[in-house]
Amino acid sequence: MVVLPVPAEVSVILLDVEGTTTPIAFVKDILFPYIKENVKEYLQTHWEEEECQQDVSLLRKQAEEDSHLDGAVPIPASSGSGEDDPQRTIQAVVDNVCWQMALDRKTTALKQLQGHMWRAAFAAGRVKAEFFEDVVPAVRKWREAGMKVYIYSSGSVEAQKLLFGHSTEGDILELVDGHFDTKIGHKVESESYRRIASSIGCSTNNILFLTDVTLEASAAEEADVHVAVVVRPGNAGLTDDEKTYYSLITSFSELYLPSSA
Ligand SMILES: CSCCC(=O)C(=O)COP(=O)(O)O
Ligand SMILES: [Mg+2]
Repeated sequence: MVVLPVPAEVSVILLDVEGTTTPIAFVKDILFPYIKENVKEYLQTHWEEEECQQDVSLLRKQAEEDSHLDGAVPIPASSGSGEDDPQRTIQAVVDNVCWQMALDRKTTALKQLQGHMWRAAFAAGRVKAEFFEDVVPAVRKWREAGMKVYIYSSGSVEAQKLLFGHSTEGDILELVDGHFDTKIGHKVESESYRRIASSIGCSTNNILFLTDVTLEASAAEEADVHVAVVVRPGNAGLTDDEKTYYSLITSFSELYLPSSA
């Protein structure tokens, strides 16, 4: 078996979700279709609620920022007179969400709405999150060895908690010391990793980040974070250069903690 020693200075393991702890297929074939199939009905049912209106405001702000992009879908501003036709705005929000999802955008606005929509599905037991079988045993072992374990995903913190709280392995939220999402910054920007270290109260070189996306690994590395690229069934392929450059693991069990020997 391949073994990747964890540097002695590492005390925090930071985990990506999609493609790292959880199959991409679960996100693409179960979570995302749920949004596309239910977004219109969800907006119609919850339109008058404060949370839904906040989600729409954030999406509208994002749509304004995106207006220069090819194919961008605008969301009309509310006149504030209460005479707007909600069905027209709802359809614009639906079209905007579908456009963003077709591009797999990771905007905070999209991720916030998705998290709120998944809440009902997880709570009703209609969806259970899948984790690769090596994830839970490895995380338990790391924690026993004194490591802290944090999550950093483009999925909102609320969505992350739904996944870890309602998994096929049961409620595994207690295995996580904390969560970060795009509110701390985007995963392809090095500054996000500096902010995460500062929020945890450690140095960036105390962190080992596991992800399937080399652009994220590169940004983390630029901030002096240790990285390993996770190769899982269904993940995007890596170039030969990437395979040579990065430390690769196919299972969390391949990480070797000298302190736990
Ligand atoms: C954790 S919520 C569902 C996944 C999701 O919406 C997403 O964008 C996953 O991105 P990641 O950064 O975990 O690869
Ligand atoms: Mg990922």
